Amino acid sequence: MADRLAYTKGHGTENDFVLVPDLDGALGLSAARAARLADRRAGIGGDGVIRVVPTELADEPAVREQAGAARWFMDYRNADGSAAEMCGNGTRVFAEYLRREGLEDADAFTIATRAGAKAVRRDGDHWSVELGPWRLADAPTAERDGFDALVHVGGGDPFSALSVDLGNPHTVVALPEEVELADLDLLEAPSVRPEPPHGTNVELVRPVGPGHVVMRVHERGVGETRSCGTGACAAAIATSFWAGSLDTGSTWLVDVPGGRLTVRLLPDHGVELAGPAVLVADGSVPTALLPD
Ligand SMILES: N[C@@H](CCC[C@H](N)C(=O)O)C(=O)O
Repeated sequence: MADRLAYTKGHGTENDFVLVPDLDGALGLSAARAARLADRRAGIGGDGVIRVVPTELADEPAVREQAGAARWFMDYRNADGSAAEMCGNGTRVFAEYLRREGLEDADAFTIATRAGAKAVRRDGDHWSVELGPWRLADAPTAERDGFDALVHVGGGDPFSALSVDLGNPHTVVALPEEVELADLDLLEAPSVRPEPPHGTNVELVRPVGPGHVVMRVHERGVGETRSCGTGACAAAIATSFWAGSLDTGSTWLVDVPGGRLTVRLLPDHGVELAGPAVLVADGSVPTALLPD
């Protein structure tokens, strides 16, 4: 085994990741090792860890099936080491890394993820990614009532919410007018009822103008983060749904603490996320400091 583990640190609207190249699939990545790399004190620090591995060498058969469409698999782990199906901001940072390293040389290509193959496209210093199809997790209830969940944040009164599936789970809260977004306490995970079987990411959303929302997010497996790409898509979808106009072609600006994302609703439950991707540092860690 090598003495040192190479990594690259990157972020998308300050949702930050440790990328670990595993170009021959020999490294693997245990949950304990991912959690240590993401640790902001004892490790490198990040909201997530992304292993860069050839799709044909992925552990999961459903991922290996994408090998015909996508050469590289984004093996995404949350900061607590748990595997997640999808990370919207992560896809852009992953794409930027593949380009910089010469692992892909086109401006548009497809990457493999646990939520299926996703098309990415470079546009200057931004990347866009098609993250659909999305679906309402409890469509019959949502279509009847507009909401399908209740969310308690910091012990206050519950807020009505809508569950949106983007490959990974989201619960979007429609904040009442009198509640200040900045005042909400997201140190503890919001409690969601009915309890989602595999946990959820919770978005707190406030419209600020036509096609424009601000959002804070508590991510499953992480805590409050400064951005969440799939969360931004869920916020745009839920806000459109509540307004009664899931217009395809409509564009949403989603402001998060770490910057601004753009979301476009597409036909057939498609949704496109666009935003920056920045690679900030390269380095290596002695493997002796990392759990196996
Ligand atoms: N930050 C990501 C989402 C990462 C995964 C999430 N915490 C989960 O467990 O589903 C994004 O940009 O989408």
